[in-house]
Amino acid sequence: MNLVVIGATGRTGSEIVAEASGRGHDVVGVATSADTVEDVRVYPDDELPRLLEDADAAIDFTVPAATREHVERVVEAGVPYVVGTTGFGEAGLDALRGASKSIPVLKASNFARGVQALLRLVEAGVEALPEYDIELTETHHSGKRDAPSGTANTILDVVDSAARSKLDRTHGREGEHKREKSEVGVHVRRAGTVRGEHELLLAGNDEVLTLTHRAESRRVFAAGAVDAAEWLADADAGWYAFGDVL
Ligand SMILES: NC(=O)C1=CN([C@@H]2O[C@H](COP(=O)(O)OP(=O)(O)OC[C@H]3O[C@@H](n4cnc5c(N)ncnc54)[C@H](OP(=O)(O)O)[C@@H]3O)[C@@H](O)[C@H]2O)C=CC1
Ligand SMILES: O=C(O)C1=N[C@H](C(=O)O)C[C@H](O)C1
Repeated sequence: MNLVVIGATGRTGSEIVAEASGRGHDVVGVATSADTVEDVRVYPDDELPRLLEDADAAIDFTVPAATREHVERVVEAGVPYVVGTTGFGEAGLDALRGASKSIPVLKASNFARGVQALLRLVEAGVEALPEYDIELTETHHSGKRDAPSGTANTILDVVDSAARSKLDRTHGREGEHKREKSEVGVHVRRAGTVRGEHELLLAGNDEVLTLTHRAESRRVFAAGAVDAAEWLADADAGWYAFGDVL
């Protein structure tokens, strides 16, 4: 498969280049300037339209503003598009959903298989313990820009759906403030090289249940993203999730 990896010089993009090359795919990279990663050539992003001409799929792990520009090029080329970038506002998400009317788009906030299992466990835990207080804590490396993480927002959406109400997302706590039953606490930590850890805590009835996922390397995201691209290359236009691949 001919694969364009956008964000190829990044922490995650460089792992995706290594994973896809290791599986025998023909890979080219795109970043803000020319480079080489794992013997794969990386081109500046104004060359993206030319590189997409021969592509079977594109994978984008950059920043929301860049992805919003890339999506237009990818639609023009009619190429299946895997998006791992997180931190979009509603307008960015609308642009991706709009693109999925003409090309296959698979967007996931987390390409680790274990997170798919975590989401099912979160749903089951919240449904089983409806009166319990819920607090979410996520920890990532100090270079991460967006907060809370995309995965944290996905978990919170699952919590709302399982609780059948939109809980008030309370970001950190300070000063005098009694916890309300309608709150879900959201706690963000940025430190060192932590690859990505998410913990949902449910507490009540003199007991505590915690559900935790920890990525131990970025290889797990890279493997999932390449699995998604291989699957999406044969898909019809539409909006897909990582769960569709598994
Ligand atoms: N869904 C998932 O499973 C995961 C998602 N992510 C998300 O992926 C994104 C990237 O994270 P991370 O790898 O840590 O980020 P990095 O900052 O390490 O890498 C960002 C990459 O994007 C490139 N880039 C930035 N702007 C442009 C542009 N306009 N055109 C082309 N390339 C551009 C950078 O190129 P240059 O260096 O040349 O500027 C670099 O290669 C984040 O949103 C993160 O949350 C991360 C891990 C897993
Ligand atoms: O930026 C990261 O590193 C990660 N970002 C994703 C997110 O925002 O959830 C996925 C993973 O946790 C790593």
